[in-house]
Amino acid sequence: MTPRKKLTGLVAATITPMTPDGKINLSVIRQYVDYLVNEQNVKNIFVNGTTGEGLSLSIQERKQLAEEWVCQGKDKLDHVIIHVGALNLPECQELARHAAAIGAGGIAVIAPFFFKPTNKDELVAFLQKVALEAPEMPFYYYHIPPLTGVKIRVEELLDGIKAQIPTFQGVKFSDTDLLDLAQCINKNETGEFEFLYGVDEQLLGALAIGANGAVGSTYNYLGRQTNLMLQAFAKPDFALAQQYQFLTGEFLSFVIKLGFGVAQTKAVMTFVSGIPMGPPRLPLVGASSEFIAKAKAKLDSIVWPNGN
Ligand SMILES: CC(=O)N[C@H](C=O)[C@@H](O)[C@H](O)[C@H](O)CO
Ligand SMILES: CC(=O)C(=O)O
Repeated sequence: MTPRKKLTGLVAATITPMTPDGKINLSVIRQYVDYLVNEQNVKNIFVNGTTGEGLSLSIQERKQLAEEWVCQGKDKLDHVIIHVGALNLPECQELARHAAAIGAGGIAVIAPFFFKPTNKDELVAFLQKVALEAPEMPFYYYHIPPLTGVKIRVEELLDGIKAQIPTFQGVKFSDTDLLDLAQCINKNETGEFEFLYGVDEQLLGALAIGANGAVGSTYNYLGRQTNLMLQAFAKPDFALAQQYQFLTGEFLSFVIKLGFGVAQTKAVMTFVSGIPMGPPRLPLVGASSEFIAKAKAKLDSIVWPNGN
C-alpha cells in the first residue's frame, strides 16, 4: 500500500443534496467541497453514511455520489472515505470495488442491521468479505450501535483484526461508551489504527481519551469552531477548548430538544452555507419552518470566544 497521510482532525459526514422532487443533486457538490475547505477548514469527508442517507439511496445513486465527491475533491480534499455498508454482502462488495476503481481514499462499513451478527467472529467475517474486494484501500469499521443495534464492543473486535483484514485502518466510533474507546486506544500502542469519534456533542471527552479525530454531521457547519476547539486542546488551553464544546453543545442540546436528525441537519446546513441541500428522502420528512426559525435564531445568538 502506498504511504498515506494519516487521517486526523475533522471529517465532515456529507449530506446528500437533493432536488425539490427528491432526486440526488450532483450539481452543488463542487460548491459544497469549496465551502467545506474555504469556510469550515475541513478537508476530509465521509460520503454516503448516516448523514448522507446512504442506506436510503439506490446503489446507482451511491456510485454517482461517490464519483462526484472524489472528482470534485481532487487536489482540494485530503481524504475521501466512502461508506459502502449495506444489508447484503454483494452490494457492499460491489460498492467496495467501485470505491477502489474511482480512487477513493478509503472505505467504511457499518454492521448489517436486519439480520445482525451476534458475535465478533460473525461481524469480522462479514467485514472481511467486503474488505477483500478492495485490497489496496484503507478499511474502517463504522461502529454506530444506536442505529444498528449491533453492540459488539470494538475493543473485542480489534483482537487479531490485522490478520483477518490486512487493510484495517481504524474505526469511526459513534457511541457514547468511552470505556470501550479508551480500551481501543490503549490497545493501539503503536498507533497503527485511527479512532475517529462520532458523537460531536462530547468530542472533547473523546480527545482526552486519545481519539485521533472526529467524523460527524456538525462539522459541515460548525467545522471552523470545532477546529478551534481542536487547536485549543492541542495547545493545551483546556478552558478555551471547553468553551467551544459548551457552545456547540448549547446549540445541539437546543435543537435535540426540538427533534434533531438528518432532515434537520439538511435544513441547518442550507441556512448556514447558503447551499440548497433540499429535502430528505422518506421515511425522513423535512424540517418544519418553525424548527428552522428557532435553530437559526439560536445559532445566531451564540457568542464565540474572541469573536471566532
Ligand atoms: C446518529 C448520527 O447521525 N450521528 C452522527 C455521526 O455519527 C453525529 O455527527 C451526530 O449527527 C451529531 O453528533 C449530532 O447529534
Ligand atoms: C455522522 C456520520 O458520521 C455519518 O453520517 O455517517
